[in-house]
Amino acid sequence: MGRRIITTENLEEDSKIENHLRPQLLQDYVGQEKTKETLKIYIEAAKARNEVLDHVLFYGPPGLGKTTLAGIIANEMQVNMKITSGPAIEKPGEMAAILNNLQEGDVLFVDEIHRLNRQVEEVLYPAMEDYAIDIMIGKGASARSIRLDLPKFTLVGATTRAGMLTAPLRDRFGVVNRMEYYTVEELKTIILRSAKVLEVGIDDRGAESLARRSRGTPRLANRLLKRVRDFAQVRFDGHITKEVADYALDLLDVDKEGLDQTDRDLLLAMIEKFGGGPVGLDTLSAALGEDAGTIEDVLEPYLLKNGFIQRTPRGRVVTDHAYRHLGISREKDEK
Ligand SMILES: Nc1ncnc2c1ncn2[C@@H]1O[C@H](COP(=O)(O)OP(=O)(O)OP(=O)(O)O)[C@@H](O)[C@H]1O
Ligand SMILES: [Mg+2]
Repeated sequence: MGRRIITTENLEEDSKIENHLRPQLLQDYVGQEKTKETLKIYIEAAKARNEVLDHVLFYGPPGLGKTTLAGIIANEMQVNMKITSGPAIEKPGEMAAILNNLQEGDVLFVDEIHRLNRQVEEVLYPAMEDYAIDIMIGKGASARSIRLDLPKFTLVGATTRAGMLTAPLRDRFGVVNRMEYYTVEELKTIILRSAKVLEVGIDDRGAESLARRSRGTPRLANRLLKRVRDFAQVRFDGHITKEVADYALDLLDVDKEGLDQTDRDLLLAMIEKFGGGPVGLDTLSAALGEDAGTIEDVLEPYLLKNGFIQRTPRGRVVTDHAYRHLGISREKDEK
């Protein structure tokens, strides 16, 4: 896949502004009302009882604010956060060392937690359940395991692929939250807040236009804001109006429903090569030369949510809405 501006993955250019734009407290975090409400209650209860917070899992598409929420939990609990990720830890001993170095109450954030390997994951079981790790001493017949107590801590896990978590791991999270796409209103609020932080002038309709094209995703909203700011500075008077936003986003190839060329290519392939479907994920993956997991977790959720495609038992189908959006008429007799 070529570099797409609309990609929800974390790009190098994002990390520069992301930390700057991340809300630090629950009250500044826009949207995800259900998740926020639950967390608020658990955090208050844990603090009142002077206990550590139960382990928390966030799952959902990239860029919806999982990492941000992990940081907020640590801030609200007034503890430190250690950050690691599934693919970064190769050996059980590395995980044991990380756990052993935590302070009482700390948040351990494990990003991409579905990518932990089996042995490393097994270290987490007693750690999460009993705040302990089992260490093997000696070899052969004289080998025995001793149990080492750990400080009490909160594991916050994030994954884009909840389906790939093993049951024993998933079951050890007391709080499981699904991240939802944001509404245009919520994105607008985020954009206006980010614009203030970045000291960019933007009016209400400019923010709304950006919000509509942000694929329900705060990371994209911030990225588009940054790109459009450049256009506003170079081609206009620096202020982002609807006219400026639309002009820039058209040039950037992000359409009115937030689809970019990659989304349209996916829909077009389904229409042109498979008569609009049904087509299976693997077939589609082969036809597009795109990883099936990426199609399923990154491209499809937004298209499904907004009614461009549907899942049926026989595979994916392109909807009438998508045909209309692309300006293609459906050839009924082909099916
Ligand atoms: N609710 C929110 N309110 C304001 N800004 C937000 C919110 N959620 C996310 N953001 C912004 O979006 C950016 C991306 O969020 P974050 O890194 O938390 O996403 P993520 O879900 O962890 O993504 P990934 O799955 O790629 O790790 C952050 O810079 C943050 O500023
Ligand atoms: Mg993240």
